[in-house]
Amino acid sequence: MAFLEVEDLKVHFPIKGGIFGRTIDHVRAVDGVSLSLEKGKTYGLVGESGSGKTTTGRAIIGLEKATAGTVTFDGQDITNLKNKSDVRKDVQMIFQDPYSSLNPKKRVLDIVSEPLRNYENLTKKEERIRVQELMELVGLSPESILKYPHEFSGGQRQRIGIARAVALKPKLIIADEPVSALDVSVQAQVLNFMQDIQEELDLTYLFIGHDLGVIKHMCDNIGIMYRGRYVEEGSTEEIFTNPQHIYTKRLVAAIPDIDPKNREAQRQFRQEVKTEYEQSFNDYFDEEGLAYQLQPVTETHRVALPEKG
Ligand SMILES: Nc1ncnc2c1ncn2[C@@H]1O[C@H](COP(=O)(O)OP(=O)(O)OP(=O)(O)O)[C@@H](O)[C@H]1O
Repeated sequence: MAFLEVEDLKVHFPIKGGIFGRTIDHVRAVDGVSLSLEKGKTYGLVGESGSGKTTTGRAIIGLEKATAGTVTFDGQDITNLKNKSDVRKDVQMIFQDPYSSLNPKKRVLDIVSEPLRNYENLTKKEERIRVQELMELVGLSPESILKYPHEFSGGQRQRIGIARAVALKPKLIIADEPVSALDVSVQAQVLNFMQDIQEELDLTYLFIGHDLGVIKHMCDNIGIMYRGRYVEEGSTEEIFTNPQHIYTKRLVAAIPDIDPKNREAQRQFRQEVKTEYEQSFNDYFDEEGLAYQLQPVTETHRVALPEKG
């Protein structure tokens, strides 16, 4: 069994709404996702906005209740665990927006030591030393522990978010679009840094993103999501050299290739993909299924549904 094994995960949210003339009572945010992630590797979840990536990550860590399916982590079934504290220590999340995920009223010392306070019984002095060490690990000065989030750049703030995530020496990190809110010039720095600490701290990553260029750089395997389901899964090499599903082909075709030698081949590939898309895309998705995966204008509730018998 792999380090993280997700089997047929479903997360359905109750809603009241209508679409295509149907009345629906739930949205299938995640509708049958399975994945295996080996220790020390990086698995990418890709898809457009609303495809269910974040909900998948949140359900794995227990922030969202699974309607059906199982999540096994390090040999332990962690699906809908009542006592989440063990998992929370070993599985941490890095969030998309370093601007909003750090409390602006708190100093870095308090932000980064929060998980330590929840799980470890350290004296104030030990805590301070640990946070200073973590600052050094993420390439910030030990003195920066007394500053507030607004005193840092976007890339530095994401480093603080990473310091908080690794404070308890987790085994798995779910990184939810960790660089999409950053300038392109800073993205590469943060990604390379994440790769460096992956080795140093023996981390396994579930990396959520919509930018295939970033995913290619980071991941060993990739699952492509579309409206709550996988359309394709494979090694990064397979997905990029031989995409099968038209949706994947569109994503791959949209990556700019700056090498002038490839320009003509890329133009041709784009044209082929466009034609195939126009001819066949709707064949892949039936209206009945889609009605539950699109997000209509509705009233929503933040509780996941148990699966109907
Ligand atoms: N608590 C909730 N109640 C109702 N619907 C929800 C809830 N959370 C998510 N959804 C819906 O589930 C679907 C999947 O959302 P999710 O955030 O997982 O997608 P995503 O692929 O991560 O998108 P993004 O890239 O924009 O973050 C969307 O249609 C979303 O509106």
